[in-house]
Amino acid sequence: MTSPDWHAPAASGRLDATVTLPGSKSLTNRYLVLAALASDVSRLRRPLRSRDTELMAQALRQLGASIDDATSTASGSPDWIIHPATLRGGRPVDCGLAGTVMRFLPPVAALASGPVTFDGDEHARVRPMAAIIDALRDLGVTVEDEGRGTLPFVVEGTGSVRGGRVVIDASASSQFVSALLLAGSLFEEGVTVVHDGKPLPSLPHVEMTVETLRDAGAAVDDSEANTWRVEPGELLPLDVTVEPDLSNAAPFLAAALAAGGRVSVPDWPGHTTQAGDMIRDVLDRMGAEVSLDSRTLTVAGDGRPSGIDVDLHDAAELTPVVAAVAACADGPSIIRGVAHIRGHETDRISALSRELGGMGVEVTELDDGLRIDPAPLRPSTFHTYADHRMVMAGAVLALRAPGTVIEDPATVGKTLPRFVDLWQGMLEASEG
Ligand SMILES: O=C(O)C1=C[C@@H](OP(=O)(O)O)[C@@H](O)[C@H](O)C1
Ligand SMILES: C=C(OP(=O)(O)O)C(=O)O
Repeated sequence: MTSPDWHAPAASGRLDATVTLPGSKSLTNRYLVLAALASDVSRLRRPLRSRDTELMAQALRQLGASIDDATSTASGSPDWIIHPATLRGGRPVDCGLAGTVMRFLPPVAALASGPVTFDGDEHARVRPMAAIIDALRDLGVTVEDEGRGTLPFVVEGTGSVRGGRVVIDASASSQFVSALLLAGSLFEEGVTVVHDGKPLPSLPHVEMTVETLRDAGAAVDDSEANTWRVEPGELLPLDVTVEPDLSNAAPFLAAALAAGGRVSVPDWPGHTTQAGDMIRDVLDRMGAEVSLDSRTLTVAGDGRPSGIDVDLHDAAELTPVVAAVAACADGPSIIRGVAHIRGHETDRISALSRELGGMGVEVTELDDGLRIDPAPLRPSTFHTYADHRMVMAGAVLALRAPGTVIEDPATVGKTLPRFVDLWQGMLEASEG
């Protein structure tokens, strides 16, 4: 079932707003997994509450953990208290469309006693999974997938995993590496993951996995390129505050450049492994003034972005928003290094090409990205393909194309259920 169309607002003047973003999806879901595997109770402060993180919490409950709300003093949203328990099988896991759930949890399920069935949305059933299924088999786990290499499948948990060295091709998603590392310290021999294939995408996300594992006391060796070693040992409980989601900040910051004006995002982390941090550099190169002052990031622009030739291999999830800004630019742009986003929530290269094309922009699909030749934008019905970041990209474009209608805006709830409210709030504050 899809949600009613959204008549996304056009900018009526310069933007002038401060937007506070909820927590990072990638951090929230890593902390949830580590907390469910830890030796004692953990507390997650300011976790993201969205479809992907609720699915992760629910899946971990299915595997035996208790995850409850606790009143937070510091933020509007409740903290999460995670009580680990002996992992049990027998109950299915719904992955929705969350890459982090479908990739991170099969190795956890292998540690449970009993079979665990994994399935998800229709769009999830075509996302690449073979690398993790094959890796688990190499590590001694039985997985029944009827030869599909995709969802649905059953992990036959036996309560323990031998572990050891495994060679995988993770060029379709960095999440395959992260998945094996997150559970690896509870494998009898720990785990050594070797990536062998085309360059690994979204590398900061693997660095995030390594850093969060170390926060939980794991011994991780990442000193050699494309090889990661997690020693066997217990994971310690966590008490952590989740950073704001910087990839979800991207459309708001991009708006300042695309429409002209200023947008600030508070609580920008001084040190982060979030790939979304790269939006600062990208918008700067597209002509924005970017400043970080007392942990508030401000982007100011004149509504005339410059074209860019950019490799987003490390921060592929920024592609839809960067493509939207590029469509408003004063010259052509090329986005490279993102071949694997054809396997994200939807085939993002083809979806962007079709939807930007529908607004009059000339788009050429490349093997590993997009070439974008801007033209005056005309309003359209912007289709979103169950992809939260297509909603965000459409909203940026609508600023410059009065009359744009965004189809199924609620799909943005995958990572930012309050997106439409925050977006309208940004425009209302600017009129202010
Ligand atoms: O581990 C993670 O939290 C993520 C890794 C990346 O996946 P890919 O490596 O498949 O791009 C990223 O795009 C995704 O949004 C989140
Ligand atoms: C690729 C993304 O998500 P997932 O975690 O489902 O892979 C994304 O958020 O852009």
